[in-house]
Amino acid sequence: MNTIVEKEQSIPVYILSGFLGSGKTTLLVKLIEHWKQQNLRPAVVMNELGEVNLDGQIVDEAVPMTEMLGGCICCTVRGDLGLQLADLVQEESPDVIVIEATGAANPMEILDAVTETSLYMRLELKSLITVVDAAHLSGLYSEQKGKTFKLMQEQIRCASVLLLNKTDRVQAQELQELEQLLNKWNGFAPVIPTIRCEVNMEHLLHSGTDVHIQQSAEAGGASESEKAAKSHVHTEACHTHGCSHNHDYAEGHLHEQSSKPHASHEHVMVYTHYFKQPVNSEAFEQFVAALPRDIYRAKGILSFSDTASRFWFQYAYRESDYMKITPQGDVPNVAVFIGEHFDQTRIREQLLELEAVSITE
Ligand SMILES: Nc1nc2c(ncn2[C@@H]2O[C@H](COP(=O)(O)OP(=O)(O)OP(=O)(O)O)[C@@H](O)[C@H]2O)c(=O)[nH]1
Repeated sequence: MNTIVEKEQSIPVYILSGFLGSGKTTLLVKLIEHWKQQNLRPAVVMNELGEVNLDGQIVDEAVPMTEMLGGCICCTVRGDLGLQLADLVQEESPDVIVIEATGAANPMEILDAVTETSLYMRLELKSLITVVDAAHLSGLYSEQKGKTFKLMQEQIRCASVLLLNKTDRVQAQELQELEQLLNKWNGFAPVIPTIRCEVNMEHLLHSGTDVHIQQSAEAGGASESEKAAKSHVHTEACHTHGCSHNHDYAEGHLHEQSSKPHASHEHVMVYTHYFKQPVNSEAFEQFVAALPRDIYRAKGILSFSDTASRFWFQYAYRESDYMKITPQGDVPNVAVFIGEHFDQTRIREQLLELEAVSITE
């Protein structure tokens, strides 16, 4: 009897947003552990700009995962999200669903897609968690310009809860200023400072109820003040990216939909390199350390010519990280580079050169 009641309840959905490399996958792995400890069955929708789902490699193999690759969920693959959610629910009957957006996504679009789907499926959007890279935001804020800065600001404004992550990379005074800045940009979302997304998960999952208000409003249960609060959050968010859509959450209607891509991240480009040869680890590290500033994110799985193990490599806002990995399944040696209008040919040539050198080693 209990089981039937549970199945009829809505499945909670969490959206993870945040700029490229801010710590979304780090948080996702921790959330999954948390739910598993509670004997809950999570499912994941993962969206990657590149052609390969590298992040999927570090998520527990047993967790059902839908991959949406080669485009950003909020534009090119947006229409698919509803279908993916429907499939996941039907095939896996999860207790909870997490959607990890690409770091270039505008979360408002994902929020739209989820709420649309929840009109005909038992899904309940619980919160939109935006993970912020403290050091990166601090750097961009001091420059006060650029499309990346604007996109990061949009992601912050849309959040119902904010994880101010990578606080190990900023000074105490800077951290305080960043907290104030987040409060200024989004007065509704609680701000939780973290290192490696280390947070009390129950606290996080119950923080930020603005998105939830929208659901109550649809059910007709929200007070006028709650409706006003929700529409305020939404209106502000839309203004920041010049959104031409007219969504009215307080009334529970989506008046207009458009598949028009947003200008906010059209500037983001991706280069995926498939290695034909293993490269020298030190030469590769030097190459990564010298990556141009306009590449802000890179990740990959590599075999080096001088190491026995394979490595999971990451680069985010000038910090790189190498971790031994035994990939699940047949994974090629591949690296993905994401940035703004960078010279893809140059990156390709440099990597081919590294491959050529390692042959003659
Ligand atoms: N110094 C520092 N590094 C961190 C912290 N949290 C995560 N990282 C590192 O930052 C890098 C990016 O973390 P991810 O969790 O993969 O970031 P992401 O937001 O999922 O990245 P995309 O999916 O590419 O958008 C990894 O090398 C992490 O180990 C932190 O608090 N401090």
